[in-house]
Amino acid sequence: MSNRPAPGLVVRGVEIFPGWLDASAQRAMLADLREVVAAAPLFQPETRWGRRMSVRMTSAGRFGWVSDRRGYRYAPCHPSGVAWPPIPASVLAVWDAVTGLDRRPDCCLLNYYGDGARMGMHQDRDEADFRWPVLSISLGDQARFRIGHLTRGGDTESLWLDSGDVLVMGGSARLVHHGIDRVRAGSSALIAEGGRINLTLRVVE
Ligand SMILES: O=C(O)CCC(=O)C(=O)O
Ligand SMILES: [Fe+2]
Repeated sequence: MSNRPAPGLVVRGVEIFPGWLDASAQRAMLADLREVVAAAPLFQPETRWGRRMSVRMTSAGRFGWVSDRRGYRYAPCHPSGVAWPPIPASVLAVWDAVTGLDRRPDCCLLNYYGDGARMGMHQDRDEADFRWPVLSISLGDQARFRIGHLTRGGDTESLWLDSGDVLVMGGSARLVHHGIDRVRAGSSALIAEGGRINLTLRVVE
């Protein structure tokens, strides 16, 4: 962790790098992500309790995150049975530059937030080793990101994430509770269809 850039902002140990990607880098990454979605279409996961999540998702990498009546887990294939496509080089380059790690992520989870989609407060804890950080990239409409504590409940702090922002949950903040309250529709012109894409890069094994 020696050669790392300094975050623009740190909230409860979560490091935020505002505007890490400029407009042309965002457009190039979006084009790469369209190829990911063409190979591994977005699906709307069901929870163990039979409720549909409001986000649609897919993944790239050796593992993808899936959820269904059996529960949630990392899986080697898309629900259709096809292999997950590789993580685009443009995405890995952000991981390399911001984390400074030699180990690369096994999974790039892609969440698509359309109209009214949100994500409840949770921890990212399906990975084997919490010493590796989770890195998140936001593209498209602005989102209200809420940060809680390592334990459930308590007070929270919220901030708006803009298109091109990068965030790292690592170290003492690796298991902090977090969620997306809402997305501000029409706040970005990046994605022609509207909405927001969030990528999270994870070392799974
Ligand atoms: O959309 C975001 O910014 C957060 C996504 C998230 O927390 C997750 O996929 O685990
Ligand atoms: Fe998360």
